[in-house]
Amino acid sequence: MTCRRGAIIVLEGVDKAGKTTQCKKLVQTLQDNGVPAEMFRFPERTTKIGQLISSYLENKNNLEDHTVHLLFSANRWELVPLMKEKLEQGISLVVDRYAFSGVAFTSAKPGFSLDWCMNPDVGLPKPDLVMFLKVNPSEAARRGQYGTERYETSAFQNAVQQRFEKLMKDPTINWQVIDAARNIEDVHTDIMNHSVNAINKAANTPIGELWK
Ligand SMILES: Nc1ncnc2c1ncn2[C@@H]1O[C@H](COP(=O)(O)OP(=O)(O)OP(=O)(O)O)[C@@H](O)[C@H]1O
Ligand SMILES: Cc1cn([C@H]2C[C@H](O)[C@@H](COP(=O)(O)O)O2)c(=O)[nH]c1=O
Repeated sequence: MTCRRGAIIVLEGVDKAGKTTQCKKLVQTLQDNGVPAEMFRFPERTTKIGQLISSYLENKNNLEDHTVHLLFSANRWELVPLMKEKLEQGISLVVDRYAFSGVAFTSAKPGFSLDWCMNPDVGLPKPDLVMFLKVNPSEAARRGQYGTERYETSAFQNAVQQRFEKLMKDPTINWQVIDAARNIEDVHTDIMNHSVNAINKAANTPIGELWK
């Protein structure tokens, strides 16, 4: 008997691109259509590591830049056993940020190369689809709650967007660029179409390893 595995679908983008809104809608629509799906998000702020990261992002504590990068990566690794368990049960994972955010945000800081930033995440479960929600950082800045956390300044978000552009040149990743400046429903339709294709393709293939 062959068992269909779930797919890993990642949404990426600068802060306030609409990732969480779209992840929730995608999970709901997939479930409404009988497709088993669950949402994961990184950072996962409920674990001990996630709580350290969360207070850093809220400017309640300071962490050395290399250290916090490794903590973000450790926060992904600690969720891997659960992710694999769900995938093997045939549940597709809709993931709000992943290692690409890790690399884009840290490498936007002075003195960090893309290579150094990628290393700790090498070997993570490889996404079957990564959608980059493209919106001008200055437009995203006009959206709700912007400016409350550490990285939410326009200069930094512009640098992050440039790092994402570099990451998207990697042909080993199934990147799809989504025009996220449109209304929520139009963005959702686009994301849903890409996701259904990825879920069908992933079903009978083994889970890959990221950047290996
Ligand atoms: N397509 C859209 N057009 C206009 N506003 C939107 C759109 N999508 C989401 N928003 C609004 O923008 C704000 C940020 O949305 P959301 O939290 O989904 O973004 P995010 O990318 O997950 O943010 P963060 O980077 O903080 O995780 C919310 O107020 C949401 O309602
Ligand atoms: C996964 C990850 C995230 N970041 C940054 C990106 C954002 O500024 C915050 C997370 O905010 P959210 O509202 O919870 O999405 O953290 C990072 O620097 N490194 C990472 O690996």
